[in-house]
Amino acid sequence: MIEDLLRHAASTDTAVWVVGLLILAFWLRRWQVDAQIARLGGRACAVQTRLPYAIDFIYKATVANLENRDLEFWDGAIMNARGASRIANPKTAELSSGMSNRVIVTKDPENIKALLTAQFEDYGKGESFHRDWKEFLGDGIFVTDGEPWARSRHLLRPMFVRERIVDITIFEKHVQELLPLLAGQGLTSHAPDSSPAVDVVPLLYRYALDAATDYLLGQGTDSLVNPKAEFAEAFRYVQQRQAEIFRMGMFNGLLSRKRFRRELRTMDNFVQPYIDKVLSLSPEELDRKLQKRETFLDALARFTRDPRVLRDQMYTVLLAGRDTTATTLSFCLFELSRNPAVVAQLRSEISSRLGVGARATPPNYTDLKEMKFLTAVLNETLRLYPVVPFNVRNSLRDTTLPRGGGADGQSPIGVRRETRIIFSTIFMQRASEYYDGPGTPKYLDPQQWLPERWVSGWQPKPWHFIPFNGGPRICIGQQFAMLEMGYTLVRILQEFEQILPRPPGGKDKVEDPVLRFDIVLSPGSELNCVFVKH
Ligand code: HEM
Repeated sequence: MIEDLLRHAASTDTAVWVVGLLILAFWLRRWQVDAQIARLGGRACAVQTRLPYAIDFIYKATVANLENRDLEFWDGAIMNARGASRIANPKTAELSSGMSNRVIVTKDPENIKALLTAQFEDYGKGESFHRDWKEFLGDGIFVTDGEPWARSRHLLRPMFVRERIVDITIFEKHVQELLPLLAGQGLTSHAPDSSPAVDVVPLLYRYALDAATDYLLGQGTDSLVNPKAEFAEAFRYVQQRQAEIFRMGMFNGLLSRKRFRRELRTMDNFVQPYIDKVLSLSPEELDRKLQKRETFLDALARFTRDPRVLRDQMYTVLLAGRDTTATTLSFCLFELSRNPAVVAQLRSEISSRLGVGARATPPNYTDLKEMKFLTAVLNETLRLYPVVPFNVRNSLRDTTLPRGGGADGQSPIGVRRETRIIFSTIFMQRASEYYDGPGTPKYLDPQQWLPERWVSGWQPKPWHFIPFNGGPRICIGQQFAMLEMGYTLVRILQEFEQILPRPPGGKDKVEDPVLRFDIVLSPGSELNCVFVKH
């Protein structure tokens, strides 16, 4: 009996000691981390959480994402952080969880500029990002840092030089398939005396996929003609699952990869024969082919004969180039439908240079470069709806960010290695403080889509408009994207005189588009338009 009591007392003592030591170790580690950060710089305002590991914050962020309230949520996180009320216009906050995890959120152009240029070597995608994306994109440009990234950039740069992108006739075939679908071909459920409304989003996604695969392989997926195309469906699923894997962070091992891998095999089976074919050509045969008509794959095969590298880089370019242009064009057409005066002005620019209707000629590279109002319309869309509204970097070593620390939020922030930084272009590009205010002669509401701001003397300050990012890692396909989107818009407006907005299903009036935040920004609601010919 006494022995039992003694044993019990001893085991209770041990348990108390173990718990006590664990708590001590936790606080010592916390203290060590705090000291490391203090040595490097200050701290930003702290986002308030109640539960360990910021579980409550992660839960609320996930719900906000599912309800498409990301903008409101992240803005609130910064504005309501502890200490933010003391700062004139808080732009940066931080979230600590566990012993040492820390995430910094910023919309400050000074910090974004440092991340992307001045301190480029200190920040990258990070090892965990590479690990999460490896099955899909391998060691492609999008997911690597340092030397492997530089090698990819060097390999891909020649694919996007002027001489290679100047021939834009590749888009014409796909535009010709798109135009009748915009006019409502194949739709039966509309009143016979009115033009049918079409949701432009799925059509532009299919258009951009067909154009991208044609450009890459010389063979489009033809998903405009056949919406159930196997590759298109596999690519859709792989992207969706990849976004989920990314969002789940350290818990992503819980997600099944079975279908993900099956669909990846479907994609590989589609692409592999093209890779085999190009690799079967001798360098001389390849050169002869390049003199006739070359695809992206042909050109890339001149620089590498490694089938895995060819596959990884092609998937990367497909991922980087497809949804981005499809999304931008979708928002752009929808905004045009709500702004008939802009349609008239753009059509007038197109008409005087290239004609409209039956006598229209397709634009060439120089036309697209020189059409100022067309560029204004695209820039305004990228300003209000930047395709990568939130982006992520990880610190690759102990370093700093220039602003957001200290009581006034103006001092540098200390950043330990492996700290995640979320930076937002959408907040920055929409912030009223960077525009002429109400009451001034040049006032144009920054929350509204108004392309005339770009042709009325307004210029964004450096680093205040960066839809393609900036610095060494700036979008390598920027020029190509602007040409593709410009060509598509011109051809659509040569065909149709008017675009009219229609409410999404279940609504009785046209509203602002719902913004869906996944890997890239996309419309979270139907964008219905009626395309009217002359
Ligand atoms: C509206 C169209 C587009 C937008 C707004 C856009 C935007 C961006 C942004 C913001 C990045 C930086 C991502 C990061 O570093 O985290 C990026 C990278 C990239 N983009 Fe684009 N992009 C567009 C179209 C395209 C097209 C059409 C292509 C190719 C055909 C392309 C190829 C790439 C590649 C390969 C990268 C990785 C560059 C690197 O890491 O060095 N993009 N893009």
